[in-house]
Amino acid sequence: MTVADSHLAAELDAESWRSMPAAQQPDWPDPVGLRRVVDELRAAPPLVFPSECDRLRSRLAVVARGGGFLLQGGDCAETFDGVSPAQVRAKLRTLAQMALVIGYACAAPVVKVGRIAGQYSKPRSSPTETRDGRTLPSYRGDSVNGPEFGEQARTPDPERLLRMYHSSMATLNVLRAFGGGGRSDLRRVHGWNEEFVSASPSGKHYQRLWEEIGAALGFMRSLGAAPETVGETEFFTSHEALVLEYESALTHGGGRPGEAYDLSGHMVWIGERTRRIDGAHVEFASRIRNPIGIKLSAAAEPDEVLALIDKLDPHREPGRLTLITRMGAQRVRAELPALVEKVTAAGAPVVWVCDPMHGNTFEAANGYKTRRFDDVLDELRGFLEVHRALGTHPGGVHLELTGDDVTECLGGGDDIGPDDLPERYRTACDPRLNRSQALDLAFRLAEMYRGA
Ligand SMILES: O=C[C@H](O)[C@H](O)COP(=O)(O)O
Ligand SMILES: C=C(OP(=O)(O)O)C(=O)O
Ligand SMILES: [Mn+2]
Repeated sequence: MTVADSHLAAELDAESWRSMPAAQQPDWPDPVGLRRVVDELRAAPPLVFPSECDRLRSRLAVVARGGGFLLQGGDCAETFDGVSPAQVRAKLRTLAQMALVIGYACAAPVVKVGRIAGQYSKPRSSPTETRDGRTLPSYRGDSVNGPEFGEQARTPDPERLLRMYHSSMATLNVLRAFGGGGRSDLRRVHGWNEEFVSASPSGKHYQRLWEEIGAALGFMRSLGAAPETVGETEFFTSHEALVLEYESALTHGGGRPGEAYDLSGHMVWIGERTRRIDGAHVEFASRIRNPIGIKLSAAAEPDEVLALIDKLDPHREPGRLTLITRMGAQRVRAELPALVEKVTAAGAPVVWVCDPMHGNTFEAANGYKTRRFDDVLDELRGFLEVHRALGTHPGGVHLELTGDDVTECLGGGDDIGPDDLPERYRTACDPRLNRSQALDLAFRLAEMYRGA
């Protein structure tokens, strides 16, 4: 077989999901239009490259072995309107600032992965939404339909998949530029943290830690041994692999013979609502070489998770699988231990990550979907306690956050209350930590790591 033949064979193999039930897919009313778009995407250049996915897998392997930390974060749902250089840079800046603080506290490399450049599709609790007696399809993310409550906006439009591709490409361009050429070197990032420490009400509490980090950076520089202080910052991309027509159109043979990669992003994850062992999403993920995440709620049975591990990581390869638990502050201490014990006993070298957002969502009395900053912190604390007690590595956090000053989550340094939510509630789906809440969380996490 030639190399081209073997790549084609891998691509065909990655189509096996088509014979399985696929949850949460849009009802495309125009199958011919969809076909045309998929063909166009299939012929388009990849957004990322197999070697980059492999590099992320090797970085995550270090985390799986206990020698690093994964910081994964970004919007719940990216929007086409949100693809401005300023907004993208604000997110990356926030991630870089958080990574510096967390990395200092863990004394280990922080792998930075955005929910970015592809996070445009949303699974929903209900396929329809009813307002004033009128029922329409739910908003499923900008990749599928529009958020406005109208017949036309809510009709799935395959042309949107092309916009998703182009928006992801534009975002990646900003990301690659931001990561290179010293734009995010650590001295600069440390300077941005000073703004938070001196200006935010909660920041003042972290003055000492901030000074320590500054001293450490000065020391590193004096040794002349710190390429990251002047050079490149490595950012990776990730999103939920939800709309399978899109993901599979961007899946290509690559790497070694017979291997396929989903080149729409470096890492993809399978959501809580689509992780059925015999479902199309798991089947699709089993045929690609990218690092894979799986979201797990408190309802996840350990045996179910073991079956997912067997299917997605039969060779027990460190860095391949990241288990993202999102159990809720109320349940994490009771439900996580059994899961961690069983997975560990099965010899699976997974990265354990805490998503302290999705198990703590509720509707405020004024109708806004929100989360309490204190619940988010409490779930994180519970996650660390459980892993410490079991001697396993709490490998990372997965957050919904933005670099902007939104009012979507309650509490934090500015003590956002329910009445403040309407002020700047901008999310297209779930409530995100704003910039100051995200930095606050990074400093708190650093304190927790250091046992303060
Ligand atoms: O981001 C996660 C889910 O898509 C979201 O929480 C679902 O929201 P819904 O319950 O409003 O459909
Ligand atoms: C849909 C999401 O999460 P989950 O699958 O955990 O509900 C999400 O991360 O936005
Ligand atoms: Mn979400």
